[in-house]
Amino acid sequence: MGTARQIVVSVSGLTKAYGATSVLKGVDFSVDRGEVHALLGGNGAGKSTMIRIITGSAAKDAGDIVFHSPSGELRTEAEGRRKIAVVHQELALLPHLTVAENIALPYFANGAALFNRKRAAGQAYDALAMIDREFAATSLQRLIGDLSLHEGQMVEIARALASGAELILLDEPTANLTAQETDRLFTVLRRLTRESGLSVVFVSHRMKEIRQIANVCTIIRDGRTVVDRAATASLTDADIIEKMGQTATAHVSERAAVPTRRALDGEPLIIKENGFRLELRPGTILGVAGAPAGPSTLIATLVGAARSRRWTVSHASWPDSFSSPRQAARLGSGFITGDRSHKGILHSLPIIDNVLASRRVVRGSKVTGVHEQTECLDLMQALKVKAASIWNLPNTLSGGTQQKLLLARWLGLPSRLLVLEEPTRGVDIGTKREIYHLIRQMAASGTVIVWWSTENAELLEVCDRVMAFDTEGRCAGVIENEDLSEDRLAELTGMAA
Ligand SMILES: Nc1ncnc2c1ncn2[C@@H]1O[C@H](COP(=O)(O)OP(=O)(O)OP(=O)(O)O)[C@@H](O)[C@H]1O
Repeated sequence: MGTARQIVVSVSGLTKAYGATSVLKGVDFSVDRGEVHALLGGNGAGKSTMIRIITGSAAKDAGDIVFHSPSGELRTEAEGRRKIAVVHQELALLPHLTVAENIALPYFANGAALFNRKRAAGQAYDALAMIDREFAATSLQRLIGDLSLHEGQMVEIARALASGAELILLDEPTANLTAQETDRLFTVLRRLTRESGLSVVFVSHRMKEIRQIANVCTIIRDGRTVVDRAATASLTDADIIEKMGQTATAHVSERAAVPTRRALDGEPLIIKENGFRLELRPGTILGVAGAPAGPSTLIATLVGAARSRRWTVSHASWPDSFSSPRQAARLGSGFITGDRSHKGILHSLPIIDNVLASRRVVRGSKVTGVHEQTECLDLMQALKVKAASIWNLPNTLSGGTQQKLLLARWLGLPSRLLVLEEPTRGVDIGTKREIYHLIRQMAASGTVIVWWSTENAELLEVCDRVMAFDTEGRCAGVIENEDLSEDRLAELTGMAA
């Protein structure tokens, strides 16, 4: 009560336009020492743009950014930025360097003269062990290029934690983390904010996590600050959704709006592993939960990318195994990768090619016809993708909007199976509801959906059955009906908090 604020950074009247598109229209934002501050807003609201400007990777048009030292003294922008670490939505690691070398990078950036291999390895171990001791013990000398997306995410977070930064900006950091890793990350953040006065800005669309970790929040809507430093506890979920301007979409009531779930006729898909057999009738939505090691081997088989024969998937009209992802797609097995940046988005091709990629593979077409432009616009409209032109590159879209491009690829494309890895990654609350609805509609038309997610609440909301993998990558069981609960999932995946 009445204690003076210790401001780390304050932003006022920030504006930014890309060409004719005005993205930030006068944003105010400030962060205090030792707080976890949730930065909230719908897809395309301007959160990442503001973060890029604060960290110096994009230039502002107008407005002020003021940094303070712990003693309250003013810092230059350059000095202030040296005390910031950022974890972007897309990983920023150097693939040809090792884990330890990547974690050491901020030391070079801050002017350290010599690279001391032993010291760097020690620091990298300490940082990684905060989140996963076993990974820390086995991975320091591995090349980043050999890591999975999930492992890369842990390295990126560890690098920020180890960088000695006074302010850490985390843009959707938990998207690829399991529930247990997220818990550990939150424990570390709470400790560092309490003990060393670290400040954290946390961008997320996961309401549960926001409430778990952030005591303060700011909401940006359409490039303007609509809530400035409110106590998170003082706002209900409905308040937050309303301030973000998503009331209409967030209330698409799944149960009411979704076609009635019923068993559909038709040949089932059969998934098998040594001694395990699961029959999936048309229209089933199967959730897959657990650390990625297990689900990834199953998913590779379902989409024609398997290197091992551990799993088989069979259907009356399919061969014993797919020879390639192209064959799988043509035979009706669709896939949305969780690795948006490396395996999903085609960065050098325009939005239209990104939206129509699967259709072209399935149909075997290569050239853009006029009818495709209409098709692309229809798909974008169905997912409310706003873009100045379908000929723009995808990097002119926000992260959540890029995710919608991946979803658009399979929307309305008749398929027997659709495999989804974390399909709502980075997608805002209103759009998530719409995506759940669209996926249910696809299931109602007979598609089997296999949905891997690290957000157990999402699996429980959408799926008929959930297949759980334990931390060793083994299938630990399939649960359904009244057995479906967060506790049961945590127990089977070995991730009870
Ligand atoms: N390089 C660019 N050129 C043109 N427009 C851009 C560029 N970068 C971002 N934008 C636009 O700026 C707006 C804000 O994007 P930004 O990434 O900041 O949103 P966000 O709030 O972080 O969204 P999300 O939750 O989806 O990550 C979007 O409409 C986006 O299309």
